[in-house]
Amino acid sequence: MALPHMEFRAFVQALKDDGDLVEINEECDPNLEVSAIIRKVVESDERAPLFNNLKGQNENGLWRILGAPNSLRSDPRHRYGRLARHLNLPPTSSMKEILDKMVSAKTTPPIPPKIVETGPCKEFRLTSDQFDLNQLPSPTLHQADGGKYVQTYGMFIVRSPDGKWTNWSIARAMVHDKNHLVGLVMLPQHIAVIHRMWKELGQDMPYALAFGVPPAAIMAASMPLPDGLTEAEYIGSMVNSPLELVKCETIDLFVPSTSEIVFEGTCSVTETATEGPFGEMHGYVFKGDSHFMPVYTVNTITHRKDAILPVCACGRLTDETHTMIGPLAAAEIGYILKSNGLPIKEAFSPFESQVTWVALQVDTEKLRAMKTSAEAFCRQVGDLIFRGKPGATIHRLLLVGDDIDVYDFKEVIWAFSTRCRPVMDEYSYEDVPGFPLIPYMSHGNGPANKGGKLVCDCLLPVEYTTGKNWEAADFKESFPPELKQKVLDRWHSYGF
Ligand SMILES: CC1=C(C(=O)O)[C@@H]2CC(C)(C)c3c(C)c(C)cc4c3N2[C@@]12C(=O)NC(=O)N=C2N4C[C@H](O)[C@H](O)[C@H](O)COP(=O)(O)O
Ligand SMILES: [K+]
Repeated sequence: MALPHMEFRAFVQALKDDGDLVEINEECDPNLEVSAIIRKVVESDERAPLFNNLKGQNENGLWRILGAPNSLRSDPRHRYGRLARHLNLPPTSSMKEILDKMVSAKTTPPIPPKIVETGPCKEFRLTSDQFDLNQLPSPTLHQADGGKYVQTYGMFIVRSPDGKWTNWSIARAMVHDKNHLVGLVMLPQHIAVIHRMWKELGQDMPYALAFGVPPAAIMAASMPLPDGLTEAEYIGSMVNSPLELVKCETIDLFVPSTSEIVFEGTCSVTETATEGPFGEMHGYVFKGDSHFMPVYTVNTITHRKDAILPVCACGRLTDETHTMIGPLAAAEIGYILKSNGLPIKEAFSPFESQVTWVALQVDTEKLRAMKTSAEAFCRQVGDLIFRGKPGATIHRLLLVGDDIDVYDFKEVIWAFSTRCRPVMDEYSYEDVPGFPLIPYMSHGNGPANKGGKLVCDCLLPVEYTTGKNWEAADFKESFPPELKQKVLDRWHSYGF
């Protein structure tokens, strides 16, 4: 049996063994019923639902659905257990341990994938006359969505025309007709960068869309790794073993051999169709909010027996768009700042900011040694992040001191509310790319794709010069250690 981080089906078994899976064997309707259940699950950090019996399933069990594949567990000791299982880490792992694992391969040599002859993803093969994406159980996730979003947790595989760069990423796509999808292809994302390269050549872009890939792979697919980096090698290095890939049937691309389902085809560089609206990562569906996006032709489907389609019914907290997009961008942002010599210790994107903020913990002793000003430091951080791709989805960077745990929002919002003077301690960026999906951008008062970003200095002036000159008025900081120990020892005998 493969390891859970290297094979999706082993991952589902691991959730079951963890008591973190609910198998639903009564027939469910992929039209809204499935996603209503998933929504209720992710809004209460319930166990992941595995739908074994779906209306529209074909004779080979194509497909079942696993909802909430990477959302939260309600037990605080295992809160990030599902993410940990994606990476072969203990289910009690902290978010810091998970994100440290995701950046660990930055400093280890890449391990190229191993090409194998065949694999479980080849058990069944359907040509375009043998399937209809509207008949298969493609789920409708929100009643106001513009279509059936069959692609919310699969991995797009696209390669630059010169063959040097193979990008793996998550981007949504909905059913357009029986053999076509239409999907969001938006700069600065790498799928859009590579799509542009094919467009310049005047050739449609070959793609594979693999569902139920090794969990370690889908984590990297959701991370803004550097341009030109081939995720397969990065993941190999991260898990310290080569990923096994198998050649597609009809195009010259390779997919993880244990993928549950593989769509193969070409993405048009000329033909577009209306895409959206969609209940997106910030929690809104704007009626009629559709745009023209590229059409994907699905030439072939290969799949495992009783294949499982992973589904993210995204929107309000807390689903995969919050546990992955923000935190993985924060990991990359933290790495960039550190590798540029800035005194940053930790970086995290608080769920409560709908992952539009990143909080950066500053090593204030190193900061004081820089003998810099607040303005200069904040501008240095903002210029590095807001003018680069990893910061694309982030609109506020909060700089906080050593005493603030950036993984704990209570800490972050305390520092932001009490140490960052509105306007005076905030440094604005109006001349940088903006993230149009945030409602105040595309449905707000200003330009949808430009500006609206801030660096918020939540460090008090003394932290730049002589250091923290206060004690928190709390149990932790306002009492001598021996008294605290006495109170803790006697807590029950007091009567608490
Ligand atoms: C913004 C996105 C979504 C949305 O909110 O609708 C949509 C929702 C779903 C599919 C659930 C979703 C999930 C579940 C996860 C985990 C990530 C995303 C998405 N979808 C979007 C999308 O449709 N378009 C997009 O440009 N980026 C998306 N990301 C984020 C990217 O994966 C991330 O930025 C990567 O870094 C990209 O890889 P590189 O280019 O850097 O190599
Ligand atoms: K990626």
